[in-house]
Amino acid sequence: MRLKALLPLTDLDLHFARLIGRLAGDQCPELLTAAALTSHVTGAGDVCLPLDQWSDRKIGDDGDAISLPGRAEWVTLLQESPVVGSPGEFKPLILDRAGRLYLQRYWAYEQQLSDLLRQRSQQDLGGIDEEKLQQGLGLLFPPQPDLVVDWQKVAAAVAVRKRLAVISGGPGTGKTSTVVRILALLQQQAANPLVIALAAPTGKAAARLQESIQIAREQLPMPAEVLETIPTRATTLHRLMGSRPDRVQFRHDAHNPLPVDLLVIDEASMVDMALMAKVVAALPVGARLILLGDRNQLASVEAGAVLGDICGDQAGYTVDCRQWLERLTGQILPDEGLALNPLADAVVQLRHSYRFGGQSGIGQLAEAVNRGDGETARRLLDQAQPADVRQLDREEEPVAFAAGIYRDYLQRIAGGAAVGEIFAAFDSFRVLCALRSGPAGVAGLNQEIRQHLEQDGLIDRGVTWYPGRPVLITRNDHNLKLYNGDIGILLTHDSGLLQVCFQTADGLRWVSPARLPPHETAFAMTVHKSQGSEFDRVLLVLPERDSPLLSRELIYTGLTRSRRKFILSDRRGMLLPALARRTRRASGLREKLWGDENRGADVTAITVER
Ligand SMILES: Nc1ncnc2c1ncn2[C@@H]1O[C@H](COP(=O)(O)OP(=O)(O)OP(=O)(O)O)[C@@H](O)[C@H]1O
Repeated sequence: MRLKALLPLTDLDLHFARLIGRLAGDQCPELLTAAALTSHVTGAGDVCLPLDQWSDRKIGDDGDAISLPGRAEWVTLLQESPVVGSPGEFKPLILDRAGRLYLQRYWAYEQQLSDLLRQRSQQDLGGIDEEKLQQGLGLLFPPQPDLVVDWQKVAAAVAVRKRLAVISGGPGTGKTSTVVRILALLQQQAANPLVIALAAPTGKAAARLQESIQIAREQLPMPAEVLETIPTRATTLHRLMGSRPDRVQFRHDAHNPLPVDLLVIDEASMVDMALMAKVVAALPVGARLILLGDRNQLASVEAGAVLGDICGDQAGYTVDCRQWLERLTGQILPDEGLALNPLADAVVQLRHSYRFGGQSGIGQLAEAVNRGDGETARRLLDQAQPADVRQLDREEEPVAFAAGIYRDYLQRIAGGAAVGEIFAAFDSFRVLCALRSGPAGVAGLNQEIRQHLEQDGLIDRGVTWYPGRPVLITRNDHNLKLYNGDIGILLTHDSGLLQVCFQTADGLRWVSPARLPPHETAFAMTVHKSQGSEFDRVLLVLPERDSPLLSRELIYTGLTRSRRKFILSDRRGMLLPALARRTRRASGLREKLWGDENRGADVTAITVER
């Protein structure tokens, strides 16, 4: 297939196209191309192949280019094929009316998820003790004179009224603090304590959720009997769902639902379409679902941009809901228009960052990045004003800068620091890259940082496993309970052996380096892999050449991993092209949830760096 020479198609894409050709008994190039491309874009993050965007396109250089068919011709050919069905049919490929071509499985996930979310959002829960709720809201969300609207209070009221609540907000906007208060309010309303599960897509994110929930719970002005009903343990979604080695299906599904009355999912932007569909299907019909996340962040590594699609372009509430929210929260909501879709009543955007006030550079930079306002972003970084954001000078080597910080980390290990202190030192700083390969990619930077540290005599030359080597797991190992994204550090175990130590919610785990699943050094990591983590200081290194992977969402996600200081290395001026580019995943979920008004949104498929 010539397409293979022009696009990075995988063996799987080609196998799939051949299979489709065999099943159809037809080697029609338009069909095979559509099949290979659908498999390809799904592997790269899109849920479907939007024919509108691919038809009439030329792929490759002039001499060796392939021209894709026009839309009408392509649609007709596909509709005539026995392997392409309409929505609802059981065929390997599904073509919908808007010209989106899906793998059957992904069409089914999307349809199931949208049906279940719409059902949930349509129900307003009755039986609310409004007097009790009003009192609780007043107690847990006291007036804040500097805020026009306390959106946390609105989010809490929404989450009591609806079976589905989606709370989106940037870093430090109080998503976790708010959800703890919501849990207290719901327990106060419940005749019998609700069974609550707290989950996140990765182990790291689950550990952070657990820690934040514990801190926030201690600060609640609530009687002990209510506090006791708020869980303090969080788990990964895979563990909650009962993942089984080498099986695609989880233990829990619609026939064996999760034993919960309420499920809270943090870092929901990282949850892909397939996983979200399975989790929502496994929720009992009567259970509540609360999604927390930041819709401006990068989407999940696997296909879909579920949180962004669920939030849609929501602005304002339906008349009934708005009146109810104003009455219960005692606030006048701004005039953002009136919604007709009940899903709008389930979505709240938190807008005030308690971590990054108006004076914070990180906060101001995050807003500018989200707006795509390159001029303001440049000014903040060039002037290093406020001082929590800055840019390295052209002569400042990012690697030398990073090695200077890791030097202190390795010296602590050599000095016999305790494991907790070592992890805290490592987690206080991270180098983040946009790309995996190339001079400013993860592999190159890790190599160069190591060389600097060797020159300082802190790492022995030629030794693979040196004390302090941080490793990032890149593939799940269910037997060892190590998961993609987990980070360990090679340290001396009490037995005297060098082992890789992992900090888990259940304490330290030590694993022999020989037993580790696939892994890589983690002085530098991709922004994608850093999702769900935060560090005091972040150095974001942009590549020397523009790439379709450089996007506004990527810069925003890298920036918002930093708690105290953000440093950018951008030697070739890639920030502005990045801010001008938005990543939109192709999917039909937004339209299924929100209706036709979003049809044909500017969807530009972008390959995801894994
Ligand atoms: N209403 C509030 N009043 C005062 N401080 C608050 C309020 N809400 C949150 N905070 C504080 O802001 C900080 C961030 O809150 P929290 O961790 O809940 O935010 P988050 O959105 O979950 O953050 P992230 O996901 O970025 O870590 C915490 O120190 C918290 O105590």
